[in-house]
Amino acid sequence: MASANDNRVIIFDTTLRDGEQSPGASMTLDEKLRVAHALAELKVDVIEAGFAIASNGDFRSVNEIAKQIKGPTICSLSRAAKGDIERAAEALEPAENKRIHTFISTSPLHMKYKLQMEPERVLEKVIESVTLARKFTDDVEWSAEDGSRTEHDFLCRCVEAAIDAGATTINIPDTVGYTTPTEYADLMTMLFNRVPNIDKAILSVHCHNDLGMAVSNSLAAVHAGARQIECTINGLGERAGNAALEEIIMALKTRNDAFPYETGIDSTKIMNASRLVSAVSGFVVQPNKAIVGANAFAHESGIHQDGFLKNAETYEIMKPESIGLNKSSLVMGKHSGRHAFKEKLKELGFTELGDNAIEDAFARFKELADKKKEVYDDDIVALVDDGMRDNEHIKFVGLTVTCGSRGPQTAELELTVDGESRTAKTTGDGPIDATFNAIKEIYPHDWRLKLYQVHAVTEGTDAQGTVTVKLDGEDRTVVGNASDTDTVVASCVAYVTAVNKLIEKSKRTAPDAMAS
Ligand SMILES: CC(=O)SCCNC(=O)CCNC(=O)[C@H](O)C(C)(C)COP(=O)(O)OP(=O)(O)OC[C@H]1O[C@@H](n2cnc3c(N)ncnc32)[C@H](O)[C@@H]1OP(=O)(O)O
Ligand SMILES: CC(C)C(=O)C(=O)O
Repeated sequence: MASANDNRVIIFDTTLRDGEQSPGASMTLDEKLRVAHALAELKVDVIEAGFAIASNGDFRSVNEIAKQIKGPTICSLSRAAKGDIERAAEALEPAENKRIHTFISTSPLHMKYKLQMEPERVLEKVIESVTLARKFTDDVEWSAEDGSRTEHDFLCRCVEAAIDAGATTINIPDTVGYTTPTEYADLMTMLFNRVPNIDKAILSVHCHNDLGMAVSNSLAAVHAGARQIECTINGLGERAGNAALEEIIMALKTRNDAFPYETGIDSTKIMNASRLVSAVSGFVVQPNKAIVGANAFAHESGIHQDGFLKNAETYEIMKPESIGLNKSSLVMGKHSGRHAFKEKLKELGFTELGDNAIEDAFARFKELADKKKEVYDDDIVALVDDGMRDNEHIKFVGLTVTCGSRGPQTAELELTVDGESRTAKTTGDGPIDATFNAIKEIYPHDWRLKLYQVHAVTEGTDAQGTVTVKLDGEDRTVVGNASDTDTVVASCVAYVTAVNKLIEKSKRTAPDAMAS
């Protein structure tokens, strides 16, 4: 067992218990098992698999995890109640290593209003619950719910009694996310100084994020001697959540000079666990979330991109590989500069462009970036292809569509093909299909539509729609983009643009093979 003198910090993951308490984050048995496997791969020390008494479903999840997951200790939560503890013990029975986690509130507010118990009765409950739990396992954790708002004298008495009754881990939760780093560290120091048998247990912390200080509070407590941190993937948990496991681990790893502690975690499995928890809980990770947010390793500003390309450490304090990401990303947008643009062109296979072509494409890229939030790779391919286009064979003249639920959807289209006006009136499965059929009637071809995508560029009902059309030619795929407040017109022009590119390509490679 680690002691306060060791540098090893135990990572107790409670994604499947406190994390699941987030309104709307309930997980099925199968989902919990997948998360438990991911946590085992991450090499957490303890998995709090649920609250066995809560429901038959929770019992089954704890029980299945206890059967299937090897490596971490499996834990179930229980109130200071006989039925809870016995149910937890039953669910945990098949586990290789099992822990019963029993808790009761110790703060004046919780004891008076919630439990409606006198402090002396609470103290008796502490002793009874830990004693009973020890009948089922040597590994018993006791928590003082609302510990950070508990009177110190009473907290010391409860902690001492819990250890005497056999608790091997003592957890002091900041249940409502109220404490501060200094105050919480002082609380740990106070316990080390005043509880005579404190060296017989590991001191643990469980911090909520109501004031955004869960990770800082946890780390401050470790500085003061706590050696177990309770945390969750993506910071999932009651209200504003718990301390985020990924933030704790990467803080310990990246700033090991400031936090000279070790864990058993394989940080390269963080991204995998984060994506899985997000998918099964339905809680999307905010893009700017530390460590696992989509932007945590992405750069859009030209000055940052330039620095990053010269030396990644200029703007990255961690390597993406250290959390299991392949690489950082350069996001192209209106803040990007020429260095990043050239790098992107290289990545997209445009290796032979001259300086003028690059400058020209960069100017058009900036124009587009002013209209769109993000410029995708396909947009850049289209920009460069546009610049290489020397002749527009087909030009858009006008379009009328009828659509709605009542009649056939039709398109009446006029295009010019090499200067000559041509019209078609066609039907289709919706106005877009009818329009594309009209283009095919005016300019027959076998090229296949590979992608059709509409992006709203601006907000509101008069939003500009940008349409991307990808057409597969015989030996080349081209992209056509167009914007218009009328999405059907934008679709038509985007398709015509792609057709023009394929005509131009086929003309360059085999002038006689052109469709007419
Ligand atoms: C800080 C935390 O995260 S604590 C964990 C919170 N998680 C959960 O509550 C999720 C699972 N909970 C549940 O499924 C249910 O609340 C159950 C099954 C535990 C209990 O359900 P019910 O019997 O219907 O009681 P209910 O939830 O309405 O009320 C809780 C009761 O437990 C008592 N209680 C609360 N904590 C404790 C405790 N640690 N030890 C003993 N009793 C407790 C309350 O005082 C209340 O008792 P009362 O019925 O005599 O007034
Ligand atoms: C039961 C305890 C550990 C808890 O979840 C809390 O106090 O937040």
